[in-house]
Amino acid sequence: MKTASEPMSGQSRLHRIVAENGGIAPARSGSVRLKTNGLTKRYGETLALSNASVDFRPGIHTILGENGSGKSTMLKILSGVVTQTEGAVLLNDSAIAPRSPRDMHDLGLSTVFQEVLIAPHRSVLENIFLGYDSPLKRRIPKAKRAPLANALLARISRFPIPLFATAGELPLASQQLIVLARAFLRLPSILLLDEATAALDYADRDLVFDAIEDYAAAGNIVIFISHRLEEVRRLSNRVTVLRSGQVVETLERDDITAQRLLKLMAPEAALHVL
Ligand SMILES: Nc1ncnc2c1ncn2[C@@H]1O[C@H](COP(=O)(O)OP(=O)(O)OP(=O)(O)O)[C@@H](O)[C@H]1O
Repeated sequence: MKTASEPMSGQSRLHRIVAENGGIAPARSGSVRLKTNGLTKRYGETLALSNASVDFRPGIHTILGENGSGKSTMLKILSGVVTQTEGAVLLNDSAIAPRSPRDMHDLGLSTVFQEVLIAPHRSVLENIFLGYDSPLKRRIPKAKRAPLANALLARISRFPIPLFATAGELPLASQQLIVLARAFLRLPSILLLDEATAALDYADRDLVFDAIEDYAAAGNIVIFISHRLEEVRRLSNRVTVLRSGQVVETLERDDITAQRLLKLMAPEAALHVL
């Protein structure tokens, strides 16, 4: 049986796909580290996140919690979409203060949000390269884009997705794969996935999980949010459980069981179920 192994340094298949198709793999220096120190976020009276400190290392790190426990808030802060009220985010031991998702891309972080963020009137190909070019230089020549996009999609989709179709006219599952391909294209050292496989069927989800596992094993951090315990147990090198905006505990892979997770997430409910 395949299990999530501890990450090793190396190249993922996605890195090879991008390199072999004329794309650019960002330069790396050593192993990536991401830390939150006492992150707090208030929305008026609501304390969405309270003094949350988490140490993320290469591998798949899941954030688990009931609805409203603060998972998306943490991910939005890490993505540069929302600014924390207090606390710090440290990337390789330096505090970062991103003002936009673009700043985050430049730092090597890419996010796939819960909402499938597609430009509905643009083609699949345009959607995959959306936001990829900096204003001053195009990084991949036009002629090389279609083969690269096809190769990325083939890694995560069982069926071909037509590159020149209008993205908004495709099924939601295809749109989710397009958004994932957009994130993979950037080869981020930190990939943030917020329920990013929710619209996929099991077979496609398996392909995406395989890509994610391989990507994390190559020394990248994948921060994964999911409600599904079986996914969490299969994929996670470690799990941080949030409850009412607070970090309850971080479990290492060998300590992850459905019972423990349930107990940490919702102790009252676990009393009735277990
Ligand atoms: N923009 C906002 N304005 C006001 N309150 C918010 C806002 N965003 C989140 N909240 C509140 O902050 C708390 C944490 O929400 P968050 O979305 O981070 O939880 P979550 O664990 O991701 O939940 P879900 O699983 O439902 O996505 C909730 O009480 C939520 O209602």
